[in-house]
Amino acid sequence: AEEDAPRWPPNACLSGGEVFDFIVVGAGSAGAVMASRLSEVSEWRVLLLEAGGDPPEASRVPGRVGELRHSASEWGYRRADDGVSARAQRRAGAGAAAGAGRGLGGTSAVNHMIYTRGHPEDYNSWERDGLSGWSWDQVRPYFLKSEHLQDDVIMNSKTLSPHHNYTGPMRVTRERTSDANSKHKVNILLDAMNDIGIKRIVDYNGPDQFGISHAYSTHSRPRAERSSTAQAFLPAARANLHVLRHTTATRILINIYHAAVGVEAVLNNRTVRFYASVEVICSAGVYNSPKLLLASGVGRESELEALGLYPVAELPVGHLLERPAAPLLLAGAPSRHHYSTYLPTYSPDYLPYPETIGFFSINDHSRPEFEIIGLYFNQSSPLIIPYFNNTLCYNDEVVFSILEKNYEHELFVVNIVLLHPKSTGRVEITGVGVDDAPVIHTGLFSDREDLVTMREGLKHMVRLTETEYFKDVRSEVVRVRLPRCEHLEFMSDEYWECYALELGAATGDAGGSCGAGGAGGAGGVLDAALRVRGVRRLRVVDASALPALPSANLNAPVIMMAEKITDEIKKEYNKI
Ligand SMILES: Cc1cc2nc3c(=O)[nH]c(=O)nc-3n(C[C@H](O)[C@H](O)[C@H](O)COP(=O)(O)OP(=O)(O)OC[C@H]3O[C@@H](n4cnc5c(N)ncnc54)[C@H](O)[C@@H]3O)c2cc1C
Repeated sequence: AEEDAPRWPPNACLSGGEVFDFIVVGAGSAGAVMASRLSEVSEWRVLLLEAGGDPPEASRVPGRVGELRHSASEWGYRRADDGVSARAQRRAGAGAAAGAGRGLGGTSAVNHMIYTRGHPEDYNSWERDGLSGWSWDQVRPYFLKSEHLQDDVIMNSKTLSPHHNYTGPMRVTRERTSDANSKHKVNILLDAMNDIGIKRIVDYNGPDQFGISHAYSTHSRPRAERSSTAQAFLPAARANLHVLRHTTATRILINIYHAAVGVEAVLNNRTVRFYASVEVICSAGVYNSPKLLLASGVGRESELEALGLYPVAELPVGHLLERPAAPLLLAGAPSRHHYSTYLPTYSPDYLPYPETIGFFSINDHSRPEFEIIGLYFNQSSPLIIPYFNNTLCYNDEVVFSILEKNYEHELFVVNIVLLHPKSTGRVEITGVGVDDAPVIHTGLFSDREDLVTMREGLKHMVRLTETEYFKDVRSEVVRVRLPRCEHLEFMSDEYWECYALELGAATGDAGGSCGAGGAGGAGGVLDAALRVRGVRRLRVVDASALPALPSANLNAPVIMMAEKITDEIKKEYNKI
C-alpha cells in the first residue's frame, strides 16, 4: 500500500496569469524546502515552478549516481575546457560533465547523498565578513531542523546526541556496507587513517569535525531509500502549494520601481506569466540562477549589453566557486579467492558508495583544508566501471589501468577534496533562451597555490602505505595510466602536480554565482537576508547564494539556508 500511495504532489493546472503570494523557481535542494516551509502558512498561496519532472525510480536507490548523471534528470551541462584541469576526464574534446539535477529534488535527487555540515569557523567567518545572522550558533538550529537521524549509537550517546535531531523531515544515517569483507576493510582504512594522524572519530557532524568516520548519508534505514528534498519536504498534497513541472522560467518580471512582480516561463511551448504579490524566490541552482538574473537585467552591465538586455541592477553575477578532488588509489592484498568471492554475496544492485568521510588540515588548523572520501573495491569488482567511468567520467586509458590493477588486487580509493581553493571560476551566459546552456569555467588550479596544496594532500595520503595492514600486504600506490605524467619520476613533486591536473576534477559542490555580500570574495549580489541588492521582493536562495564554500558538501548547507530564510520570512510577516 505504501508503494501505491502518491509519492509526489499533483501537477497544478494553470494556464498563466494567475496570482500567488510567493513564486519559487526551481524545486531543488533549496527550492523544495522554500516552497514546503512557506506553504505551511495556510493562507499563503505558493507556486513552485520546476523545469524537470518527477525524480526517476533509480534516484531512490543509493549509489546510482553514474547512471543518473546521463539521464533526463540532469541538465547535461559541460564545463568549458580550460586546458589545465581534469585532463584525464575529457572525451573526444568535450569538456567534463557538470552535474546539475533537473526535476523535483534537483541535485539532491541525483547526488552522492553525503551529509556534511561544515565547520563552525566557516559560518563564523561569514558573520565576521559582514553577513549578519550567519554565525555557527545562528545557523546550527537550522541544520538540526531538517534532520531526522536514524542511528541508535549516536542517539544513545550523551555527548553526540545533542548535535542531532530525530524528528525532522530528512532521513540521515551513517552508511555501513552489509558486505562482511568490505566492512572489515573499511575498518582497516579508518584505523590506518588514525595511524597517519587523522583521528578515527564517530561523528564529524558532532562536536569536532576533524577526523574520519563512517559516512553520513541522506537516506533512510533499514530500507535504504534516498531522502531527496522532494521526498523529504514536498508533501503529497497541500491545497495552497501549487507545483508546476516541465515549466522553465525564462525571466523574472521586474517593474519600473525595481520590484519583482512575477515570473515569465515556458509551459507547453507557450510563454506564460505568473504573478507574485509578496516575493519571488529564485532557487534555480548555481548555473541557472545567474542565468535567470541576467535574463531579468540583473548582472554586470557589459554582459547585459552584450546580450542586448536592459540593465536593472549592476551586480557582479557569475562569480563561481568550485573545488577540485583527485583520487589516490592504493592496491591492497591480492585475493586468493578471485571471482568466487562474489558467488555468495554479489548483488547487481549494490553500487559504489562512499563509506568513509574525513576532514584534515596540513597548514591551517582553524578549519579543515581537505575532505577525504574513502571507498573500498573488492578484487575484480564489478563497480569499477560504474564509478570511474560513469560517475567520475575518466577516459578509457585511466579506467583500463585501474581495471588491470583491480583484476588482481583489492583497491582502496581515497578521494582528496580541496575544500577552500584560492582559484575561482565564472558562469557566463551566451543567450537567455530555454536551450542556451550557461558556459561554466571552473577555474580549477588557476591559482598555483591550490596545485601545491593538492600535491601535499596527496603526499600525505601516501603515508597510508606505511601503516600496519598496508605494509603487511605490501600495498602500493596504483600507477594510473597518465601519458602526460609518464616522463616524470613516479611520486616526485612534479609527478603529483601532473597527477592532480590530470585527475583533479570539480566535485559538483559549486556555489557563489550570485553570492551574498562581503564574504569570501564571492560577490555581494545579495544582502544577508539573501535579497537581491537594488531589487525589491526578490531573493536568491540556493547554492549560488553562498558567500564562500563551507568545509562541507553543499546539500545540507543549502537546505539550512532555505530553512533559515523561510523562518525569517515567516517572522517578517508575523506568521510564527
Ligand atoms: C554529481 C554531484 C554530486 C553531489 N554530491 C553531493 C553529496 O553527496 N552531498 C552533498 O551534500 N552535496 C553534493 N552535491 C552538491 C549538492 O547536491 C548541490 O550543491 C545542491 O543540491 C544544490 O542545491 P540548489 O538548490 O542550489 O540547486 P539544485 O538542487 O540543482 O536545484 C535547482 C532546481 O532548479 C531547477 N531549475 C533550474 N532552472 C530552472 C528554470 N529556469 N525554471 C524552472 N526550474 C529551473 C532545476 O531543474 C533544479 O531542480 C553534489 C553535486 C553534484 C553535481
